[in-house]
Amino acid sequence: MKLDKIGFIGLGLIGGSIAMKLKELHPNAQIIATAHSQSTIETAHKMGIIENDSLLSIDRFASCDLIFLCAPVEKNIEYLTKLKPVIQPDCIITDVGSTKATIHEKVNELGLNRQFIGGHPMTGSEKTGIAYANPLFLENAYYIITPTEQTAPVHVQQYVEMVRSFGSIPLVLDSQKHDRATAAISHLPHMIAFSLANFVESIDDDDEIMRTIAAGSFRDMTRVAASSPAMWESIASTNRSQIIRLMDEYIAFFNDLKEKMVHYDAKEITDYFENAKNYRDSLNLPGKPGKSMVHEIFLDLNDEAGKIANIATILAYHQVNIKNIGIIHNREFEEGVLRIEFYEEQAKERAILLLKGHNFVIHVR
Ligand SMILES: NC(=O)C1=CN([C@@H]2O[C@H](COP(=O)(O)OP(=O)(O)OC[C@H]3O[C@@H](n4cnc5c(N)ncnc54)[C@H](O)[C@@H]3O)[C@@H](O)[C@H]2O)C=CC1
Ligand SMILES: O=C(O)C(=O)Cc1ccc(O)cc1
Repeated sequence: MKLDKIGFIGLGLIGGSIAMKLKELHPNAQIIATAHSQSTIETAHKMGIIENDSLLSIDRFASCDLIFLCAPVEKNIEYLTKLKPVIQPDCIITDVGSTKATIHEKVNELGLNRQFIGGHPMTGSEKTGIAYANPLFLENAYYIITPTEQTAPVHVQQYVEMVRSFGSIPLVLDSQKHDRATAAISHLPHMIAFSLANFVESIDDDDEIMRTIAAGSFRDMTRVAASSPAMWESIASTNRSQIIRLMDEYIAFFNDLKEKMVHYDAKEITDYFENAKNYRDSLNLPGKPGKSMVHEIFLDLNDEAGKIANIATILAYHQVNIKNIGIIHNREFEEGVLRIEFYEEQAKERAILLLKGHNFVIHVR
């Protein structure tokens, strides 16, 4: 798989993050992109990520070695039809869409099986657009790869290596298994968040007391309800049956909890919460593949100007070298969390002591 010329169709949070990482890893590669709006392309061009400074027609992707489809899922699917008559026989098309079975069906229908490898980085956030793109998103995240039955094994291997070079953890799955798993750990939680946000809005008083005092748990539970409606409509539409099936199961499960509340047995309720706590805590246990290679900490950051410079100065003064530093807008913590990565575990431990000494709140996963 050559990487001399790489094309992006859609260049927002995810496409932008991957393009930035590829530019960092392959500074001589020619990267071109098109998107929905001219301003996205201008921004990416000014950032030095892509060659072109205006929107491109599809024929401009003819000589690409690799094309990333990074628009909402159904748009990605539409682009397959447009790309088929344009691309070279050795071009590989990949995507980053959150659902996989529907795009694989289209690939099959168009006879593009040899040239398609599905991809899904299990990272990101509720934010949209290139302004929030950050190659750090890819680090240490699972990156699911869904080859077709006709993808050449050598291409799968090269794709796996590329994903590793992003700092991500490759995981090869078939598209059906992917959609079942992501329906449970991503699509259902988003449905719950959308409905919870709408539910509380619908029962709030005229003086909006609930909206006013909404804090911790409500904000945590509904963070992803702030995600792009267009992107999520496309995900809902292309994994509808799996999501509906899980919604049915979940409603029954939730009803079961309601029954426990009606009959109320303190021990039974405590056990229920205990089991949930144990499962949630287990998500953070160390020893995930690749995890031990990354020496990172996360800090709560408020909006105070100069905080990052302050942290960098403390560490530099004590000769603790930083490998990577950046704001991360995703899953685990609420807002404006700073991620700092170190070259070795010792440096990380020393940084924790130093920064705690300066009253910073540190999180370690
Ligand atoms: N947001 C997230 O955390 C994650 C999203 N994904 C998937 O990545 C894909 C992109 O999502 P984000 O980057 O978050 O969205 P985004 O909204 O930040 O970016 C979408 C990009 O697609 C472009 N676009 C929209 N319609 C287009 C069209 N007709 N032609 C060309 N470009 C078009 C937009 O201009 C924008 O550049 C989606 O398929 C989504 O399912 C995958 C993993 C995580
Ligand atoms: O913001 C979050 O917590 C997310 O869950 C982001 C996300 C959205 C869509 C995906 O397919 C994968 C990850």
